[in-house]
Amino acid sequence: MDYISTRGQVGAIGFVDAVLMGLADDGGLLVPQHLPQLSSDTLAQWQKLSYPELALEVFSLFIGGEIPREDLKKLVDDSYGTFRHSEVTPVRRVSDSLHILELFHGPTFAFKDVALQFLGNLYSYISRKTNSIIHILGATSGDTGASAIEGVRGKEGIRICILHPSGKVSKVQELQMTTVDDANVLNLAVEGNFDDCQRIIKELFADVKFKQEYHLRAINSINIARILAQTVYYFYAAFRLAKQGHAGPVNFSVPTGNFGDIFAGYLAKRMGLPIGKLILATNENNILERFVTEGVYEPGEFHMTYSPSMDIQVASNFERYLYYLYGEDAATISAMMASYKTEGKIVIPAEKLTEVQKDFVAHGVQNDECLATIGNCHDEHGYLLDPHTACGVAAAEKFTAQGEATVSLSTAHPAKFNEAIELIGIEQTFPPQIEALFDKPQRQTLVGGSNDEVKAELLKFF
Ligand SMILES: N[C@@H](CCOP(=O)(O)O)C(=O)O
Repeated sequence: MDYISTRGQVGAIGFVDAVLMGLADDGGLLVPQHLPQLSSDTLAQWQKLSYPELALEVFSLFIGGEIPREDLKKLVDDSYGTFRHSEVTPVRRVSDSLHILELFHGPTFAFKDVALQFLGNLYSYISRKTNSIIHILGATSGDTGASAIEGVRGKEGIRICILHPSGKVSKVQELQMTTVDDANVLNLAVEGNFDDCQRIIKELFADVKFKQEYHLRAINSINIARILAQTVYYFYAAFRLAKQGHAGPVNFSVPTGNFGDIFAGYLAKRMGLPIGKLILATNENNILERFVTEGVYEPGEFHMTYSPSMDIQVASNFERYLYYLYGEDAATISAMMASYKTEGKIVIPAEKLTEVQKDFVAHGVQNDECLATIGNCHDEHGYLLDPHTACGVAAAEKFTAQGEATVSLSTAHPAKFNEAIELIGIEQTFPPQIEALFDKPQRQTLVGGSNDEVKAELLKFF
């Protein structure tokens, strides 16, 4: 399997090179040259597989023979062996109409672990095999950072620097990142918001000379390995529902800020998984909702919400979706992204919007609706949602028609977001791993929002 850029200026490269390149060198994003098409026989066989077995099959399609199957199997087993639940990503039937795909059973209690346990091990494997240095640079609105750090902390040949928006992540998210004392970890707290952090790292990656000289690698969902790993749980969840007797397509409701998680579902659908609607759930930072409903992609005013991981205006995977929407036409995408840079917005024509709406519906959940959904679900079913998952459940309630089945992705454990939970008077018991964080010293460096300041810190660290 080869990978190409959405902007057409990167020749076909293999999986390992695509992982190492992260952001495509022409400023676009890497995508598989061809998407595997799965037959109904293959899907039926995959239904019998455990999560790691299924992940091995999906990864094999995208990696080909580049990593020997035995090595890949070990990478997968090591990655999912760290999860606290034997099913890795179980589907919980909370009520007749509410199915929750619990993605928070990994080491940092967020869905990011599903891909980042694997990517951390993969980087370590590549570093050993090729004797190369891996310098990871990432941006987080809270969950990716902790998860990426956990995936590589203490690993030989790897250093990791994570930028987070100072004071704009939850207390537990901050502690998960900044209490790690391994010498290969650097946390930069940026004065600004997540979009500033993401812009800085994207600009540093776009400086190809700097990226190559300092071996900069990506762990955000601009890295195609992240997306591919996240497609697996869509298959797994749809198979669980089929086993429970649900015939026909399944809808997925996906809380998303960067369009990575929902794009993974879109790929699964294009590969042949019978998915009905992809329900895009977001918060008051509703650029993606406005795109799905009006066909206009234009960053708006930034809001701090109870779901801080989705406090994002510029969605880094959106370009990958546009690439498929425009028939994999790299020249068109290149021109669109150039015009977005000068105009600050993208407007698609009516026929394209109709195409978007065949696959997606969207709901931007306001803060009070988010809290009300958590409260209602707790009162009615005794199940505690985190605020991001609550946005997904609120959107699922809005769009699931009679007789349809919707799986809501639960992206994080509620203990990570107690600031919101305690507002509705619910007292939760923290898992011991989270409770223990409050006693540990923190380590982080405060920086302003300029590329030069970040670069200076990187040069000291790498
Ligand atoms: N919500 C994310 C933001 C980064 O997204 P990613 O999927 O591109 O890593 C976070 O929690 O950091």
